[in-house]
Amino acid sequence: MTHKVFIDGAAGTTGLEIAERLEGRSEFSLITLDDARRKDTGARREALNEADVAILCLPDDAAREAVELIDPAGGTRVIDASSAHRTAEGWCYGFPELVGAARVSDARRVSNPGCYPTGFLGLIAPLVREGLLPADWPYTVNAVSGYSGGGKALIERFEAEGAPAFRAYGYDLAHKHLPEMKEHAGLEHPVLFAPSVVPAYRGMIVEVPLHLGAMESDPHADALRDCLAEFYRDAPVVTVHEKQVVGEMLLETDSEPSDGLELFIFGNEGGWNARLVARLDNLGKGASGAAVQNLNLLCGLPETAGLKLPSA
Ligand SMILES: NC(=O)C1=CN([C@@H]2O[C@H](COP(=O)(O)OP(=O)(O)OC[C@H]3O[C@@H](n4cnc5c(N)ncnc54)[C@H](OP(=O)(O)O)[C@@H]3O)[C@@H](O)[C@H]2O)C=CC1
Ligand SMILES: CC(=O)N[C@@H](CCC(=O)OP(=O)(O)O)C(=O)O
Repeated sequence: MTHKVFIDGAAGTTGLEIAERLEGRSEFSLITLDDARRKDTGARREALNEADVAILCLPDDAAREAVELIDPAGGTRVIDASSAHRTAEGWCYGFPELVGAARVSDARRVSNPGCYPTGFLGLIAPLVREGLLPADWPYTVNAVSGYSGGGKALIERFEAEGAPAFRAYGYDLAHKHLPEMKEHAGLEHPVLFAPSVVPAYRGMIVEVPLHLGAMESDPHADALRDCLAEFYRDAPVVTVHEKQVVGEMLLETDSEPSDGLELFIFGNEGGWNARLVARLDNLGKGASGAAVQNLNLLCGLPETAGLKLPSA
């Protein structure tokens, strides 16, 4: 069976990488709109309703509009890469390792997680769920992203002459990723989030520093690592690294695309302080790779088909 897929926003950063991952996959046929019609509402309505799966790679408002263009009684299923529906009623949060692959497979509306939340939730959600970390802790997240994370506009800015060497942002303390981090980790308070961008095209490091010794549960860093290793034992996309000390954690300026999610727990000698670190490609598990993983699940195909994983 061939599944008809329409990528709305196919000319954008996320859309292009999804199409690249689907190249040569005979299970799918892509519905495409030429440049003159790709923003034409009528043409998009037709393509959206003809598709078995529509993947929305659009700004939030355009993604909401796309959903309205789809006949709810029709057969089109949706994967939304934008942040429009990540905490919305009736949408499945497309993080199969956390919500269960079966729930994604059965869903008609799937919201792809944000790139930073993928790192944060990958680390924190299982530990809160298993009771090792408190739900009412005031979590802090420090993160650095490659500039493709900001789509075409930020790519242009970082590839122009006089581009910044470093950009910290989010100083309104109201980043659009806060609601999904809180909700899908099951937290009582919004996290304090400090994102930044460096002149590397892709890649991101998301870090949660924790004073474990100040928690009532007083967990040891090694226990957190063991818990994550067990939680992700059968997850082909997630690697929980063994106990180690690294001198540094790097983002390369020209990394190859990767759809994996790497998790590290670094603890001090006594284990009462820890730095929980996720490393991923914002365009891989942070966007396009996650969309393809979810597409595979919706279509009843092997979860990692077409993904760029070290062992694949
Ligand atoms: N980049 C990343 O790492 C990640 C992105 N996302 C999310 O994915 C979505 C897409 O992001 P990204 O690919 O980076 O953004 P881009 O700006 O690179 O691409 C967005 C695309 O959508 C097109 N577009 C805008 N409005 C419409 C419309 N009304 N109808 C049809 N097409 C339209 C744009 O057209 P034009 O080319 O003319 O501007 C552009 O090609 C966003 O919601 C983003 O937040 C999620 C996770 C990570
Ligand atoms: C570097 C950069 O600008 N990143 C984007 C997030 C990219 C992403 O995850 O997209 P969603 O917002 O759709 O989740 C930002 O902080 O707004």
